[in-house]
Amino acid sequence: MKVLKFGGTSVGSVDSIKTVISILEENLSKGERITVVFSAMGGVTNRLIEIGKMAAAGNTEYVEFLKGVEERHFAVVRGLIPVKNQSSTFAAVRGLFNELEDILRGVSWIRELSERTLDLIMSFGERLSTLVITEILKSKGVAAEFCDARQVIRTNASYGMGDVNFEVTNHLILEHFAKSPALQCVTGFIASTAEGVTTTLGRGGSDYTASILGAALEADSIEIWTDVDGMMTADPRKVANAFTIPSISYAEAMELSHFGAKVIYPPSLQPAFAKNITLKVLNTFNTDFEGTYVQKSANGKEYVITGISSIDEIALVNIQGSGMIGVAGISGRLFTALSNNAISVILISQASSEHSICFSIDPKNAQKAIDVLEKEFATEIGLGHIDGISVEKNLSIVAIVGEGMKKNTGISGKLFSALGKNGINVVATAQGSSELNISVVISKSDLSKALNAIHGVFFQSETRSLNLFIVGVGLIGSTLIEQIRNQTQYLREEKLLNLNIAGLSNTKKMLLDPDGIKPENWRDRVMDEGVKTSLPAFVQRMIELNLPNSVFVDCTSDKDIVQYYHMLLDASISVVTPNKVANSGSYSEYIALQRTALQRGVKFLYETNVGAGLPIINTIQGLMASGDKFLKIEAILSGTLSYIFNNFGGDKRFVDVVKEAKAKGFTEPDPRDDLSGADVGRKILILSREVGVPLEPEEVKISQILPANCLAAPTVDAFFGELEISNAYFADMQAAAEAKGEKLRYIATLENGKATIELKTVDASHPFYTLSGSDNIVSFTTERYKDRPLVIKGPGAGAEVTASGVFADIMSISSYLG
Ligand SMILES: NC(=O)C1=CN([C@@H]2O[C@H](COP(=O)(O)OP(=O)(O)OC[C@H]3O[C@@H](n4cnc5c(N)ncnc54)[C@H](O)[C@@H]3O)[C@@H](O)[C@H]2O)C=CC1
Ligand SMILES: N[C@@H](CC=O)C(=O)O
Ligand code: NA
Repeated sequence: MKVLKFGGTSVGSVDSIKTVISILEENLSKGERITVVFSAMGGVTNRLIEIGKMAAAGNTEYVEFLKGVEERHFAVVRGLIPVKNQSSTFAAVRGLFNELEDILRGVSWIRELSERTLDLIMSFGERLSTLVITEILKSKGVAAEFCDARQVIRTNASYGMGDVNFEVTNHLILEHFAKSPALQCVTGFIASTAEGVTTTLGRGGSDYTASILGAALEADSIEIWTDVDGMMTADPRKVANAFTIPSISYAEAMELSHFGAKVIYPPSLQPAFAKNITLKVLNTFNTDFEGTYVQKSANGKEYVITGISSIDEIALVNIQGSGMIGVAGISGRLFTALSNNAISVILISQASSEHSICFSIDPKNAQKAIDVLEKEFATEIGLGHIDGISVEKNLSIVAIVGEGMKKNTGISGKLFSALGKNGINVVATAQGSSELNISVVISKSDLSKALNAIHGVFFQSETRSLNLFIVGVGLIGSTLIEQIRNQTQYLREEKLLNLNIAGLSNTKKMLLDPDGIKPENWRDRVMDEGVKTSLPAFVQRMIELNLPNSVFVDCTSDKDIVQYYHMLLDASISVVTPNKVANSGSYSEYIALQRTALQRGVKFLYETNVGAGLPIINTIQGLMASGDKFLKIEAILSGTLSYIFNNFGGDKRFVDVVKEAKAKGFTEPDPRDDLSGADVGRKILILSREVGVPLEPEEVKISQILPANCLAAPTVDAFFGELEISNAYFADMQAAAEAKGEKLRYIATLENGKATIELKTVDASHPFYTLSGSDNIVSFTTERYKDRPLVIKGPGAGAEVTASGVFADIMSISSYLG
């Protein structure tokens, strides 16, 4: 024997009722013994309440609203009952509306709507839907019978939420079912008192009806048919990756009942739980889907937690004072006072110092709670034993729930680290010794971010997301997006990682979209949907969006962007950049960024500042962290100059090789930065700082390779013009080196705390002699690498290698965020 309950959306339209009928027919064809409970058509209950209130206010427009409700039922009759059988059903429906119209007329005359009358008005919703569906079944030859639950479910006279008298109810149900062999179509939500006055069952109403029936009839299972795929791991409106929980225990279902998306209201299922009846939550609109099984104990658990629950809006009340320490009875009085005033407490936390107790409540009770407690503890407050009572609002609760947490270590660690790494402050926390639930109170503005971050770390086998905000889509930026595009499938399948480009900006337009900008069509989207670029607005919007695992990727050479790094790191957003500007400004600026990132527990990564994708900065950081000491750095750090000196000569003029380097994407946006030595100067400065030498920019000694006329060129075009006319100058330089059998190399050195950059010639015995293309080479002499230096060599400029270095930094953040 099985009880099926169909919710409002399941019986909300002609099409959905058709599906309901086919679900019932399938059960009957299998010879299942079933009982069915129906809710009112979706939206009807709320409409009836509204109509009742309008009538009580003397607003006669309710008549029109009522017509609308009637028409919805008529449409179902017309759509699903053969014409020859329609008239009797129309008459029955009309009969109910006549009755309802009389009641509403009465309400409108006396201008009063009591809870008792409202229950009666609401009861029409279920009576109408159930009546119509019963008639549809009958017209299809099913032996169906309308069962008005008011005949079998008894409550007291607590209108709006009747208290069920189970002894009488169970007896009435058994009696009724014993004498009625036909398929019973039962009205959900409604009941009556012993005197026959209509009542309703309150929250979870029709589920409660199904549960009461199932328990009384000792059903094998109860199926709750709704419009979602069962109970989800988190509120799917807030967590896009939430998925259906296949199996959940009664206790877990209870803990998850605070869900924003209220699929079922477990307290109302208590009668079924008490009889160990299996509950299935199924989707009328996706009948093939397995849904969620709710049982005494869940089986086949894949994850340590079962789900994440949240309450959007709570207030936290704090009461503290030295007079509370070691004094028995304070909490007793506190909670008694609250309970006497019907203030329900959601979460309680008290530190073992007993100096304070805090608890959370519905914010609408906040002022009342303060008044009640100030009165209760007036004496203690007067004597200074209690400092006072404070309240904090705009807070939310997030709770992880699951029986798998019992005696399993590391779970709260994982929870708090996910919050910490996303910069989410925990205001209060509570875990009961049942170990079924760990709750944290956080700022409401962090709720969605927290839910997503927590969901990501606990449901590992689902894909996690990193939200990227990329500013500057020139050569490196656009190559990075192309690389992301090519790796999307691999990362998703092999690394369970989704790189979501949530923001893009070029100098003209910017677009932020938390749902993601696809690497396939970003150009069109930024062009079509983008708004005028404003870096402050971009950063502000990013902080407001507050997405978990956010990363800002600066692919510009913007000189003023560093101020935003501070804001971002401060907001716990990691920064990845090939832009050298921030790290090559003042030393105090450099240190401040490092500190902020460290304090906020986020990453500031810039491997591509030196040697593009070559692992130079990471190598230094590894050696420094493990205690090595740097004695000397010797390096070729300009891909552009390397390329020029490797290719210039013979027929090729200097200016043409510079143009080639620019075309190949080796140069800075402004190639004068490369040829003037400024770029190498920034790089050796950054390396100095990384090895613990706190140099300022002006302390780097740069010797020029350019003649004065080139250096003075006011624009890039003029610069190329000057290079043309200076060809002899460079040709002579090159010829002199060649005559000695040597090569020109622009070498940066850091030794004894001094950084210098010089153009040198090296012979074939020198390790820097054999370079080609845009090769960089770095030689580290350290205490550990003293006799033979550690050498890193390879292409040190270019779109692909630089973008892949930026990509690698992004990936290292993804593994850090876990
Ligand atoms: N090209 C290379 O081999 C390497 C480049 N880098 C660095 O990578 C960065 C980017 O270089 P490329 O892509 O080659 O230069 P690029 O000039 O091709 O791209 C930079 C882009 O950023 C845009 N931009 C500048 N300021 C902006 C702002 N405030 N908002 C939005 N967009 C802005 C520019 O319009 C341009 O499209 C530079 O900082 C460079 O030093 C680092 C290592 C190697
Ligand atoms: N313009 C730079 C690019 C890398 O930082 C270079 O030529 O090395
Ligand atoms: Na590098």
